[in-house]
Amino acid sequence: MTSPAPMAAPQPTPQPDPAAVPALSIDGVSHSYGPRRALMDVSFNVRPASFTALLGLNGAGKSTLFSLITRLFGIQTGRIGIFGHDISRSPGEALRLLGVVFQPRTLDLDLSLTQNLLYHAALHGIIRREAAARSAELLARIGLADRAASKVRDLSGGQMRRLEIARALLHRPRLLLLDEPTVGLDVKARADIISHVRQLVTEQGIGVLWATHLFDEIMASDDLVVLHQGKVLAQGPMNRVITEAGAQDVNTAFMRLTGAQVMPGGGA
Ligand SMILES: Nc1ncnc2c1ncn2[C@@H]1O[C@H](COP(=O)(O)OP(=O)(O)OP(=O)(O)O)[C@@H](O)[C@H]1O
Repeated sequence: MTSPAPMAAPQPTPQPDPAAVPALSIDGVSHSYGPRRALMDVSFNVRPASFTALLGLNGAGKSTLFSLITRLFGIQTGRIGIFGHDISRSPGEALRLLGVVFQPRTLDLDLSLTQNLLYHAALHGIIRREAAARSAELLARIGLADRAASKVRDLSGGQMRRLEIARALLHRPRLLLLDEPTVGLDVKARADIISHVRQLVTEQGIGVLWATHLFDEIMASDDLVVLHQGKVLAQGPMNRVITEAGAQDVNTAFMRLTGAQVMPGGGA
């Protein structure tokens, strides 16, 4: 008599590797303002705990893309996911993981720093005591603890930007979008903001999408997406984008890819 074949042990269901789920996935996104096409079949990912620079000239489509990711505009074509949550189908889960710093300033100038933060925390449903603790912690982190009760109107431009970043972090997002956050700031304030955001990536594992037209804000370790006239012309690790464009530096790569003239002073 032959003994029955041993039963195969049940195999565990493979679980997706959390690190493999992009912080942000943009998939085939197009957008038009009436007859004007602002984005054409745009696709790219932002990895968790990475800094991705979205490089483009004025009018490239960066703000339009941010408006779609934040659901200010409805998606016409394509799909956007935040840590695997489709922003159209599961907006609550998706937006909970997202922090945003828009290009125009959106602080209330006549409220104090703390009041601005508490107001925003309330919008996110964070209870008052927790909101006060997080606000104090974030103000200390951006070096403005001693200004907590000052009116925002009395801050410098760089301090206001730091406060906006703190506000965007109050609900502890895992993905942070910043739309040209250093525009109008002096060299020192720019450097402070860039280094603060880079620390968020390395120390807290936040995925960052940083829209800019300034080459000197991008580092060799960054991921780069070159957006031009609504189309992605190149994407990947910065060094690869430069090599594939047959260039030695990001300025020349950008010029070759877009045919644009690079402005003196390191800006596209
Ligand atoms: N509300 C609108 N109505 C019509 N066209 C628009 C509107 N907003 C943007 N556009 C057009 O869409 C294109 C992309 O603009 P967008 O503002 O997204 O670019 P950007 O890269 O953010 O540039 P900037 O840095 O100057 O804001 C441009 O041609 C712009 O003129």
